[in-house]
Amino acid sequence: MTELRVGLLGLGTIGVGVARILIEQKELISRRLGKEVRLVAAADRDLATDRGLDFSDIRLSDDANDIVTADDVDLVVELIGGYEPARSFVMTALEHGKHVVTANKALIAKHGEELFPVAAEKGLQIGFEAAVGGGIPCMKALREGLAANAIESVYGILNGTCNFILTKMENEGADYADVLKEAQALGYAEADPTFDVEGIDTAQKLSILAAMAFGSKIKFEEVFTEGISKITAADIESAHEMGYRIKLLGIAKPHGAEGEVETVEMRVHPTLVPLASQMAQVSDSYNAVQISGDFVEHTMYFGRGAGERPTASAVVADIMDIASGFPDGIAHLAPPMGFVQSSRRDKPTMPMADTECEYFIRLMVKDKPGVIASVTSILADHRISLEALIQKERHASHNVPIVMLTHETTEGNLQAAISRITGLEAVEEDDVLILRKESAVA
Ligand SMILES: NC(=O)C1=CN([C@@H]2O[C@H](COP(=O)(O)OP(=O)(O)OC[C@H]3O[C@@H](n4cnc5c(N)ncnc54)[C@H](OP(=O)(O)O)[C@@H]3O)[C@@H](O)[C@H]2O)C=CC1
Ligand SMILES: N[C@@H](CCO)C(=O)O
Repeated sequence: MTELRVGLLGLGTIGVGVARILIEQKELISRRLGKEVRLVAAADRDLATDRGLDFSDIRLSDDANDIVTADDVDLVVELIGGYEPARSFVMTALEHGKHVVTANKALIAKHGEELFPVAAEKGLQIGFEAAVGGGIPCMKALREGLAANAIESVYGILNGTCNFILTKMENEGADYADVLKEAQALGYAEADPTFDVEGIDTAQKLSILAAMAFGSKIKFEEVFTEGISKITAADIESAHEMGYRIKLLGIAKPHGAEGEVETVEMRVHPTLVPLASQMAQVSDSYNAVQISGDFVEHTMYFGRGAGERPTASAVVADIMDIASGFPDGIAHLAPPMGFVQSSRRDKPTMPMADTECEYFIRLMVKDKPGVIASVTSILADHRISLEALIQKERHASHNVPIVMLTHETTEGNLQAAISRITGLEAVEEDDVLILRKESAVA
């Protein structure tokens, strides 16, 4: 029986999950493929820790270079994470004629545009299903299942750690820092959890999804990015009172005349979604991706967005896809980014100031007459009309929280108004929260 030989880099949370599936589901995999997928070698800096798996038939090394250059490895699975040395290992693997599978969104977002052409030139595949949406096969759905559509929008809860934190803060009144520690202990968080809570991980995933959706280049550094670290339990409650739940969303939309993609809007921020929407029901470490196409209309994909088993499931699905065309060819697989490499275009990112939204604004103001009138008069100057305004109970500091919901305006206009408002003597300049609202989520 034909055999695909796999070399694994990294025996951490996901690496162990992948090894477990390749060992425990060996028979199922070969029955599905009519081929064998065999884990032949694995590398990690730490070979002393017992991973609870039988590695007696597998060559172990503390040097990943042994695997990426090995003659007996056909496919390298990169699960060490981060930019370097992951980029160098993957490049070396490609140069040595090996297919690559990775769950590393940081790597794909930052270096994908360098790696894909090398793979294409050598007739090799790079699989990265697990890099976005954990166990949800959303990349495959976008690349293959929706291939007949021009994509009109992508909305996603793309970070399991943040969704876990927001859910626990809302349902259990849990403290932000405690829940983050729990997410780390469960293996959801990145090695540096700032990537999760400050929205960077979501921006990396969104930039990959957007490029795949619109046939553009990956521009992760241009994604407008805000995380959840400033959200308080009181903000979650205020949003709820107004009929919304706060979710960290990645949002991507194409803009242009007559179906031409001229600019790409990409933003990541805590977002108010209607309580009755499906997106609002996505809790815990689950992710959801809503992709809308011109023929199919709305589609939605849901599942665990982080953790050993779901993520390893997506990694092994990529290995099996590549194995199914191995060794004769890979022509049956769509190109990794869903468009042939030569047809992918370098589209500018829409300036954030031009994007349009409805806004939730939370201010802390001094409890004295005329303050609310001054704030609303500035909003009126900028032609920003209010849908709701709530004055909350006075804090011990004698400051009063005010929460406002606006109708649609541009980000540039909103920011101009906010800078005048925070210049008012009665407004606490450093205690302002702006959230964006999306009613279009399913
Ligand atoms: N955890 C999750 O839920 C998900 C993770 N991912 C992605 O999967 C990848 C792996 O994540 P995860 O398993 O959680 O990470 P871990 O930190 O648990 O595992 C990484 C492993 O690689 C080892 N390693 C690091 N550098 C080297 C090196 N140069 N040579 C050999 N081994 C090395 C680490 O050793 P050491 O501990 O000594 O650093 C560690 O054992 C990341 O890109 C992550 O973003 C994607 C989806 C979900
Ligand atoms: N840290 C990431 C892992 C999955 O990509 C998350 O929490 O979503």
